[in-house]
Amino acid sequence: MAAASMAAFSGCASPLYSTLRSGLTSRLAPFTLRHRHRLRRLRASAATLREVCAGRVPEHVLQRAEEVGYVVPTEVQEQSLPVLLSGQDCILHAQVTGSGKTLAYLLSVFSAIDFGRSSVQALVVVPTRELGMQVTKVARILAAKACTVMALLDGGMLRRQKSWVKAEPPAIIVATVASLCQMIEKRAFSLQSMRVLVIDEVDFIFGSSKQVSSLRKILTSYSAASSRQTIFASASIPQHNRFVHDCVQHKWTKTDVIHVHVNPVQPMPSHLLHKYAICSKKERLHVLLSLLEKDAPKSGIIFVAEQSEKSKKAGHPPSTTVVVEFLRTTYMGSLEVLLLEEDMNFNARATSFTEVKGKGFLLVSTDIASRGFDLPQTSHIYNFDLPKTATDYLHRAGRTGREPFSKSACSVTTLITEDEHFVLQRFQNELKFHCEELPVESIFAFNL
Ligand SMILES: Nc1ncnc2c1ncn2[C@@H]1O[C@H](COP(=O)(O)OP(=O)(O)OP(=O)(O)O)[C@@H](O)[C@H]1O
Repeated sequence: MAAASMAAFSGCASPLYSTLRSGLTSRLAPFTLRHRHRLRRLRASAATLREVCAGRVPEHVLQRAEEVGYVVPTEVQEQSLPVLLSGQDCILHAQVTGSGKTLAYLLSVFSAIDFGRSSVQALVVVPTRELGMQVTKVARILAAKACTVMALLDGGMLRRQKSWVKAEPPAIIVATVASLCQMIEKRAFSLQSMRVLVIDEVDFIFGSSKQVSSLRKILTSYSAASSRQTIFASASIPQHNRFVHDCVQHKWTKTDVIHVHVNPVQPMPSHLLHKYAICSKKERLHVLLSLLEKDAPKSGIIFVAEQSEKSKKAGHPPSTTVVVEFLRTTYMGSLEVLLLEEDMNFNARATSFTEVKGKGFLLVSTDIASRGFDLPQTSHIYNFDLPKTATDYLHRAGRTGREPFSKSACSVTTLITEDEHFVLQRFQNELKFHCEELPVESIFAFNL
């Protein structure tokens, strides 16, 4: 298999980069230490985003990118863009969240599409409506009306969109899996002219029993890997070597797919402070309230476990509702308490998401907000319930510290019972971060 891992690839306006761009990517596989040293030196000279994309991404897109503040590439962009812009299939695996994967794959999309053509040329598949809204917004900003970007998202007005997409096919579609398949099956449009297929949060979609079979169809039945560039993106791809193998085996990608693996050693953003407090389940709401008063976050997200089927059957309210109601009656700060969970209807979800964007908030949410949500004003994360896995911890924690070039401290605080301590310890070992204990007395003492 010719799939190559490129953990240490970087450097752009260089002869090596030109080689890449001219399509001779088979040279990438035998990456030597000498190359790495050379590339590290090149990186020190810090090419701008414009330099990295020169000749590949249209000038008007680069200009828009600069206008919105995308001038210097993040590490992920620096490492992945040479591969992406060469048209190579790519597994964009940036172990740190908030590292700028969206811009990296969108620039690749803009480099591949023909702006004068009226057909669907790029498709970005996302797991949730909210992430879809975000990606669409960034794509529209960069496109600046030079091409159409359509969002086909769960809860959208699919019937009306079906007529639009038929009358005037957009160049770029951002879609959730179910809505997309519905439209394709109704023959609203075809993917014959598709040049780029991006699957964002790929591990999440493959892990979702509701989405996985449709995703397989998108990858192999509705279009062929040989006729498109395929890009998979995520901060977490468990068993990534196996995944690279599967991509080739199942023809999701071409055989020379490149695995760009950034920050394999340090998955957690380095400027996050991790803390935990041990308390009983009964004390948890009061500890949370005291923490909010002590921390005075700019904005915060409080992650709560999804309600179990057993609890639903027993007629109990979901924990999200309990936390929201408690905070709405006791929290005296200036932030607005908002709720976001999967079971809410799409209008209510849209309202919460839009409100969150505008002002200071305390968003109480299930893991639905843990993937891809980009709310840079989030200074604090609270795990009211311990996440189920280390990967879930990584994605929840990654909702803060999302300004790539800012090192301002952001914090993640997890509330656990005595019995859960070893689980948190396991997450720390797996993700290689340190979590400091915050004695509950010190939290309560602050409010005396
Ligand atoms: N080159 C850049 N310069 C400045 N800001 C950037 C740049 N690239 C991305 N950003 C900003 O960084 C933030 C995080 O980017 P993005 O949402 O793409 O991260 P991500 O890698 O997809 O994260 P996650 O894995 O958590 O979904 C966004 O607010 C984005 O606007």
